[in-house]
Amino acid sequence: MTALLQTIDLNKRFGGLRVTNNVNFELDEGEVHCLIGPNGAGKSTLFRLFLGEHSPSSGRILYAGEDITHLKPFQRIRKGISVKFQVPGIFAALSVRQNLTIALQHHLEGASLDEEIARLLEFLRLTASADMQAASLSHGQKQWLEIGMAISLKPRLLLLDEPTAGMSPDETYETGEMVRALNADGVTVLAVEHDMAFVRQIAQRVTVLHFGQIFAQGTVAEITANDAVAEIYFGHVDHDD
Ligand SMILES: Nc1ncnc2c1ncn2[C@@H]1O[C@H](COP(=O)(O)OP(=O)(O)OP(=O)(O)O)[C@@H](O)[C@H]1O
Repeated sequence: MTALLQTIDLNKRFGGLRVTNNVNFELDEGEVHCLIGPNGAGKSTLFRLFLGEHSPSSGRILYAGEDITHLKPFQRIRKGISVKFQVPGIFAALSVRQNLTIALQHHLEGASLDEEIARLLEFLRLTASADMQAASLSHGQKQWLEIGMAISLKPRLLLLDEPTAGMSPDETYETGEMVRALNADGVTVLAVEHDMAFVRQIAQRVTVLHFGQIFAQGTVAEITANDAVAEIYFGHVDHDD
């Protein structure tokens, strides 16, 4: 497998605090990978390093074999990296359709624009809400519209920061199905996530961060069976048997 995203001895310090600590991480092309870890483990910081919103204190970031360590966020987006953050990135006063039109209008026009909007609305389970103001969507639907904005550029790598935060179990499941469909279409996905049912639904591999370091890595089954991982989350290990 070729690594689509790779970090080499990546470090980020805020003053005396080392938040990313010598991280050597590889994301394979074509996989869905989840990044988990206790609060403050450094997950969001790592995401911001990937996106170019933070510059590393030392180390390198490679994307498709190219050194992108010093590229600006917009340059990384042009290379096919797209992100959905937790903070709202939609135009609340506009309709769902208008939001998607804004995201797509630089690439498509006329009939092909209409066709792509219809396809995205269907994919996002938002066809019936197309002409509603984005502000009046449910929390989960807003998240879906944001996913729609993030995938409108047809990214090669999609970064999702807690995509299911605040969602109902049904919405979370539907989001998982969206991620699986995107991945089946060839999109590589890296998601920061707390909901282990969602992680189980989507992830082929999981990386656990702890104090800014890679603490464990493996399949969902390996990670959930790992006593040391349970220990850092709960401070103790519960065995049913
Ligand atoms: N801009 C900053 N300046 C100083 N400290 C920061 C900054 N950003 C993050 N930190 C610190 O870095 C540590 C890791 O934060 P980060 O948000 O990356 O963790 P996280 O794993 O995403 O946590 P959570 O699960 O709570 O979102 C925390 O101690 C945080 O206070």
